[in-house]
Amino acid sequence: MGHVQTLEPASAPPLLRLDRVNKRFHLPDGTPFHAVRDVSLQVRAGDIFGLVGKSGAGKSTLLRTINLLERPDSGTVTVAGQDLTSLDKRALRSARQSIGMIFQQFNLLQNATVADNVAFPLRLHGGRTTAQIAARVRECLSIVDLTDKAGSHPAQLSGGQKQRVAIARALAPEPALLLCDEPTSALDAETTRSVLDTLSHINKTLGVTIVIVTHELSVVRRLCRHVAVIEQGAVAEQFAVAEEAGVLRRTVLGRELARLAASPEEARLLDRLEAAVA
Ligand SMILES: Nc1ncnc2c1ncn2[C@@H]1O[C@H](COP(=O)(O)OP(=O)(O)OP(=O)(O)O)[C@@H](O)[C@H]1O
Repeated sequence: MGHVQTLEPASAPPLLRLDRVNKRFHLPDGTPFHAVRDVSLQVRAGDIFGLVGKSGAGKSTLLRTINLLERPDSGTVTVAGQDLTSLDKRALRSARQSIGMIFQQFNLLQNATVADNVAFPLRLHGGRTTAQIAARVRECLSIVDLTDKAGSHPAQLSGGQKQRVAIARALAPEPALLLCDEPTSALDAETTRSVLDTLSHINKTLGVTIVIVTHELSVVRRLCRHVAVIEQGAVAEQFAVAEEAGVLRRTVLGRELARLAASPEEARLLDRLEAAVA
């Protein structure tokens, strides 16, 4: 058995399921633009699932349909067995607590402390006492290793620290699913590694399922277990990547070396992914 597998049907129901999702925009001149085309995907609980593709392929739009930041024109989005597209506003607000999101530009509140940034979603949704909120904030800052920065403001932090605050904020309501939109694109290589290690840590220790949009092959190599290639708004191909010895990790040794060592199917996967993000 090689390291590249086709996606086998899941035995348990998937945590996330997209069925024939479509999204069109209207360009300024009124022309319709089909940004997400008939996308069906399943992501299992505990997975780290990458959406890769070229700029403008529709990755971010697709990611944003998952929490209905972009409401699909048609199709369904099911998270933990609940069809989000069928919910009214109030029920959707509540369902969204189980879906966290982080962004390329962090989107922190500049005038609030790190602790207040992390507390923000908890205060917004209500239902917790001040003491419970403070305890959860401490817990989340400890998970991302920023306990000592609780009283700092975002401007006093490095890019990697800002993204880890954003991760703590996304984790605060205890989501089952974390959506990541190019979370390391604004970071240098070393900081990227620390943010990816944090994401890997919360996946392993808390079981949080991750869907991550990226155009960086290094992110796929380091983090993802499944990958979908998005082209012109549609899923062109999906891959499963085997564990530690997987083909993507092996390419860290260098592309040519990996290609020589690779089986034909591994080489094909490398070609596809490199072409997809180039
Ligand atoms: N609100 C909008 N109105 C009109 N067109 C939009 C809107 N949002 C996105 N688009 C278009 O949809 C297409 C897909 O955009 P999207 O941001 O999803 O792509 P992407 O693959 O994430 O690209 P990138 O990596 O550059 O962010 C682009 O052509 C974009 O211009």
